[in-house]
Amino acid sequence: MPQTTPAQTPPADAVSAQNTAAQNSAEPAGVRKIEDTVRTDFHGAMTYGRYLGLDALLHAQHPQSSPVHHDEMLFIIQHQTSELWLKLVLHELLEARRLLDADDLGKALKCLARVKAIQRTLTEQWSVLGTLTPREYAQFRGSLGNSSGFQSYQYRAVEFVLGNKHARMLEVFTSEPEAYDLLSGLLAEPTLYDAFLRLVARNGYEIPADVLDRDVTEPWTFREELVPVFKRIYEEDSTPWGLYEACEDLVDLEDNFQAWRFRHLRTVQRTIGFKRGTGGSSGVDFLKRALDLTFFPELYAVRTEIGA
Ligand code: HEM
Ligand SMILES: N[C@@H](CC(=O)c1ccccc1NC=O)C(=O)O
Repeated sequence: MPQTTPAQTPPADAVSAQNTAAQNSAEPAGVRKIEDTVRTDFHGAMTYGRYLGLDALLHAQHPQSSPVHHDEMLFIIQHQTSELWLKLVLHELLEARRLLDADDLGKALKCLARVKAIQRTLTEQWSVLGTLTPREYAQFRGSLGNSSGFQSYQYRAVEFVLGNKHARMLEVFTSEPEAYDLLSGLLAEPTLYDAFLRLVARNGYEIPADVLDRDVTEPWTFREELVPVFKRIYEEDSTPWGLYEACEDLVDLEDNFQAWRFRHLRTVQRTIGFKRGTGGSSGVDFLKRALDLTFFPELYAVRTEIGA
């Protein structure tokens, strides 16, 4: 004989509380009453959708495959969300640079903390694209033509602000005036690291003059003379805490950037193997070489010099 469990009887005070709630509500049990003060008529008023521009945002997904491949939506949204976060990364990095110029180190560090959190989100987001199988991608890859992430101007802008300047990258954007103007502007401006080193100099540390007035259109290259400066910052008890923290934030920023590059590389490898990229590069091999790029080499070199 199967055992039957006797029905649980709720305590009397719980029953009466439920009855009272039901009497006060016009909604059936299990339905949350919309409170009378909640506004529901939004003709001519600011709304959630209008404030956020959802009309444009949610109608900006245009799969190119025909018939439309189910998984192309994932591919598009993964890129669009990445671009939105990159927009905020750039916004925060430029503000951090402005605050460093204004000697407001504390507020600059706040911006960098936000950038670091976004980078972690961007890197974790690769796990969503990791659900796209090689075959699924192959089924709509042909619809992408020669488009490629290599043409992401916001990614390039972030690289420029962090010091990986590359004038020839502008060639990719001659047909996109907004992107071209942004990148040519950033190419000619000091990087976040330039702004930081100038602040360090204003704090009394010896930074060579030709570092401070270098040609900022050039990519950053290793400067040996900065290593002892960072050694002092790391080792002296008298170092202003903000300077030490800023150095560590820059290291975090570079580590996070490399983690993103690595996840991209591994996602590409598991999805297209060693095929050439749609943008024309060798693919995985080309992306591997990006892992050799470094933004703040002296902040890594100083580790070799630090003793007990
Ligand atoms: C299945 C997904 C993906 C594949 C197979 C892929 C593949 C590639 C390849 C082969 C390249 C080298 C350039 C080329 O020849 O096309 C590249 C570059 C790039 N991709 Fe992707 N990618 C994928 C997803 C993404 C996503 C989601 C983003 C996010 C924005 C992205 C951003 C970039 C960027 C910024 C570059 C330039 C990197 C550099 O210059 O070092 N990719 N991708
Ligand atoms: N380069 C990729 C294509 C690709 O991933 C892509 C194409 C259009 C828009 C964004 C892309 N993402 C990153 O490169 C490929 O070779 O499959």
